[in-house]
Amino acid sequence: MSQREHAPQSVPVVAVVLAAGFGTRFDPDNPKQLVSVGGKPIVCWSIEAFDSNPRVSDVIVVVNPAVRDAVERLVDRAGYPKVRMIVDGGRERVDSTMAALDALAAAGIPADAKILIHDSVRPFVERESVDGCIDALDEFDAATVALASTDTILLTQDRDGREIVSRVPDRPHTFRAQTPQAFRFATIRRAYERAAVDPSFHPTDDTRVVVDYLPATPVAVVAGSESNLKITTLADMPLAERIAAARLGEPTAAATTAATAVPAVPSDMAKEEARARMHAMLAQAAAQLH
Ligand SMILES: Nc1ccn([C@@H]2O[C@H](COP(=O)(O)OP(=O)(O)OP(=O)(O)O)[C@@H](O)[C@H]2O)c(=O)n1
Ligand SMILES: C[C@](O)(CO)[C@H](O)COP(=O)(O)O
Repeated sequence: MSQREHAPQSVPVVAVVLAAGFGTRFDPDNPKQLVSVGGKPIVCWSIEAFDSNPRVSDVIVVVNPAVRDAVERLVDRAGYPKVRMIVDGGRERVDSTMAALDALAAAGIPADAKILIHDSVRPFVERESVDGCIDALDEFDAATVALASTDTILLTQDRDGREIVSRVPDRPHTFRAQTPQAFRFATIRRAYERAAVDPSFHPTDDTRVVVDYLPATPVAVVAGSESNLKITTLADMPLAERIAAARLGEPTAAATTAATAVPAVPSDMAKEEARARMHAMLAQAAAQLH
């Protein structure tokens, strides 16, 4: 189905942009969600990915005290028409999601609203992934963007301080979680209510909350992309700049590299060649830091 053929949504489609993190692995003195990539703050790229999508009805942004004023100014200046609330998050990512869910409940959001929860530090989420989540919720109560793993994944267990491989899942069934992660409001609310009474509750994403606390609820996988990068450390910045340049259509050498290296590998490309190209690109990105 083309973008123009998407059915109109009969329920609110609410994007929750999580920007309340402390960026300790990036630079705690320089909140990464405010850092500019391609001349635009990372949080703005993420807000725009949803604000500009005609199928998304509302956007809420979750912040911490260190970034609130700056995010408010950015939102005011840009005049994003769908940003309804800027709410305070919490200590961990799940606390920030919970704060957003509480704010949505207080606002009287219907149980069947579609909620798309997104890391603000994934600024280049593809339109197809966002639409894929919205569509998946017509069939499932939960869905997550994820990227098929090109590496073999090892599941391990601790044995006397040494990680020991306990299982090697079949690679076609292994994926790297990305965001957005999408849920009917009642589903994610119920999962969080159950999780909240568990003292050992420290998941790093919202899908895990549903998988662990509502095990009978299937979570559908929606195709992600290599460019839906999570900016975690400073080492991610050169690649982020390349992706931004490609998005902005800048005909630079860097953009040309990104345009050929970042999108999904064509199926007829030899796996080894694709891997070598990716390694070369990452090495080049790392070298630029020095
Ligand atoms: N208490 C928190 C923690 C994280 N996040 C958000 O969740 C996403 C997770 O990405 P991550 O790289 O883990 O961000 P930080 O938590 O900021 O990074 P770090 O773990 O290095 O401190 C980010 O958009 C971040 O702003 C949040 O809203 N509230
Ligand atoms: C939600 C997430 O981005 C999916 O890849 C990831 O789990 C966030 O984890 P982090 O520990 O906050 O980096």
